[in-house]
Amino acid sequence: MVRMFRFMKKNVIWILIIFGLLLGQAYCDLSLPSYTSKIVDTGLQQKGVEDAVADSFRVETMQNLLYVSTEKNQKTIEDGYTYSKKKDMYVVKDLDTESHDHLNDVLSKAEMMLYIMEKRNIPVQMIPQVQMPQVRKEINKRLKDYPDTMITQAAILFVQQEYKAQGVDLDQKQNDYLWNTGKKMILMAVVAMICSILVALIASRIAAELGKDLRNKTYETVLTYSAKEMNQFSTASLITRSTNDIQQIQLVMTMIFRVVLYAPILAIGGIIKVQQTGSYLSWILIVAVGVLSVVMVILFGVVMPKFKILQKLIDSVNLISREILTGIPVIRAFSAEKFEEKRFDKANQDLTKTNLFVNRAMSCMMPLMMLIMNGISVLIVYSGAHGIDAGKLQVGDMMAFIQYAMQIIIAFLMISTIAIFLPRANVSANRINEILDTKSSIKEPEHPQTPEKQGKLVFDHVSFSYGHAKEKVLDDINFTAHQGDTIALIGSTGSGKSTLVNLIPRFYDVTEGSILMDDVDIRNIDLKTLRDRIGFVPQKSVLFSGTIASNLRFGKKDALESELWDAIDMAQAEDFVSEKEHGMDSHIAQGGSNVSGGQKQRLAIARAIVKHPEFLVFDDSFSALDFATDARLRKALKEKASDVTTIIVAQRISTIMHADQILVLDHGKVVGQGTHEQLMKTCDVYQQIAQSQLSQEELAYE
Ligand SMILES: Nc1ncnc2c1ncn2[C@@H]1O[C@H](COP(=O)(O)OP(=O)(O)OP(=O)(O)O)[C@@H](O)[C@H]1O
Repeated sequence: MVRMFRFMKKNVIWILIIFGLLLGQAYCDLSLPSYTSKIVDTGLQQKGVEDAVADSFRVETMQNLLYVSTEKNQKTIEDGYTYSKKKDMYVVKDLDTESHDHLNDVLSKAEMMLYIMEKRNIPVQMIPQVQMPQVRKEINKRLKDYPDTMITQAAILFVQQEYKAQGVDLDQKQNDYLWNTGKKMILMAVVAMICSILVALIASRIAAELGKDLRNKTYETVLTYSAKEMNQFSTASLITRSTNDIQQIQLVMTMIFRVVLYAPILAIGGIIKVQQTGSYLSWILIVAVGVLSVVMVILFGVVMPKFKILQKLIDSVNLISREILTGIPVIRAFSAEKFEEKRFDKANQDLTKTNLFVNRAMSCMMPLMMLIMNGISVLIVYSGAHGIDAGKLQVGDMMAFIQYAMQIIIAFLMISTIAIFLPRANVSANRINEILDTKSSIKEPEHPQTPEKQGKLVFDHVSFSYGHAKEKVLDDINFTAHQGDTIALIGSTGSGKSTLVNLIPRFYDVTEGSILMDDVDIRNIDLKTLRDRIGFVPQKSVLFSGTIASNLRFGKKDALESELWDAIDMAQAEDFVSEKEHGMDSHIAQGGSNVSGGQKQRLAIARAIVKHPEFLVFDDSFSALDFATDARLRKALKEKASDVTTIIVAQRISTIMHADQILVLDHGKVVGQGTHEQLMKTCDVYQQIAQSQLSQEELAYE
């Protein structure tokens, strides 16, 4: 999966922007619980009074505060306030955070002392100044046993009383505070939402682009494959890989940007925030994270191996459905519908079973996580309530703690959700990498040569075996074709005829010996040059969707219409092309399914001729032609393409009996080589084929 990031180098800036936006989103999301805490603690409980630093103190209150404070603290208080003649009060100065916090500490203690004295009806000024240090010492000693929150609360009650005495409308102050905090909360939520939307937009864009690049890259790679690699991966698997697998990677990439990057930021941020609120509850989080981890490890241990199997099963469903869909006519003809249905059903059932297992296991995850989440909430409320009772914690802080805990758990949930997809995407990424890493066994020459066109083809002791098979499919083949020659290959099925012609355009490379084109080993000729010189008509004619003209121009984009008609004429396809309503522009359906087998063969032959190649290779390309058409076609070839060296694979002797040289293949070996007349005299195999085939009727067309 990591390798997939290689394809995103060009999007580094966007990825950094995503990271920045996620930091922004996390900042906003994590600040929301502290606002909740402020609304509950300061807004509702403290009537909008934030701390001991009141906006103003009456002169008398200021005197009392100074009276109970040490000299050092008196200085701090005096530095923090300035006397306003207009109001006849001491007004707080604009302080930086540090000075404000220090002033808050100093005032908290002084206000707490005054608050206690007031409650006990002890007039402050009645205590002689000399006794003050002793009183302070006494109170400080007692305060040690009280938690900080108690001191703060007492100070806040003192400030509230002070405001009341000043005639400040506390309800209004409370409302203002609630509104202001609420507005900040809304702002944070909106910013978080905007960040999240932007991340989603950018992430989908990057992922879609990655999908596009991967599809292009796999497609490009597959196009370079030789027949060997095509055999290695089945077509169905290649299709699954370039659709379903890339889709998986794309999906997970979006999630990586939206979730995988975000979850740790949220979790770490949450942990930091938790430390700032009620760290004595942290053990609950450790328990939660531990339980979550155990649940996840067990679940993934069970499910993970199934993901690999799942992808393979998708492959096999694709394989079977492709085979069935392309073979429908044969299935019908053999009434094999029931059998094929069963075959598909089995593959489908296997896929469904594994899918169900994985999904069922995964669907347990959500309720389990919810259970853990709710259990944690209960635990926090239970322990938090004790803390509140003991004055160690405020209600708002506990609420914030619950929210932070939830955020941390949600971060885990996010990671666990992505963990469902990650292994699948990993399998998919490996399958894509497999394609990208597989290099064609047909290598371009390092120092390509471009031989002068002479129409000469030599097979020099050529042997060939497929893959790692020891058995030779072709064994020591030797022949030389000169310009304009027609070399024919005949032999029983499986004797190696198609294999032999497939070696000429280097669909496979010879295992032993060499093939020379115009006196240069074809492995030393640039592949494009080599294939440009050959007009290849495969055993199974393939046409592409488009028009007749677009198919004919496949090998020569700029072929003139007259050239196309010439080729059509030579391929004996003129009748049926001109009979069509749109002639050359008639539509050809996918795979050439709207023309007959013989018409398809003739168009495939015409396509090869349009190229004006140096060599024409017909791999059993006349099989669907009737005898008369076959004869006319060969006659036309002889007349109009007399300088083209032709290699013909055929089943019918009538097709090849006039060839300059006939090779009779049997089990990959040449068992007869010569002209028809020579072979009729010398080669048993040839004689047998000839006697079984040649009738007066066929010969009549020759
Ligand atoms: N892709 C392949 N992998 C492995 N073996 C193969 C492959 N293609 C063909 N063969 C084997 O090679 C041998 C020669 O096959 P080839 O298709 O060349 O015969 P052929 O003479 O053209 O037969 P036909 O007249 O039926 O087309 C056969 O035994 C076949 O099973």
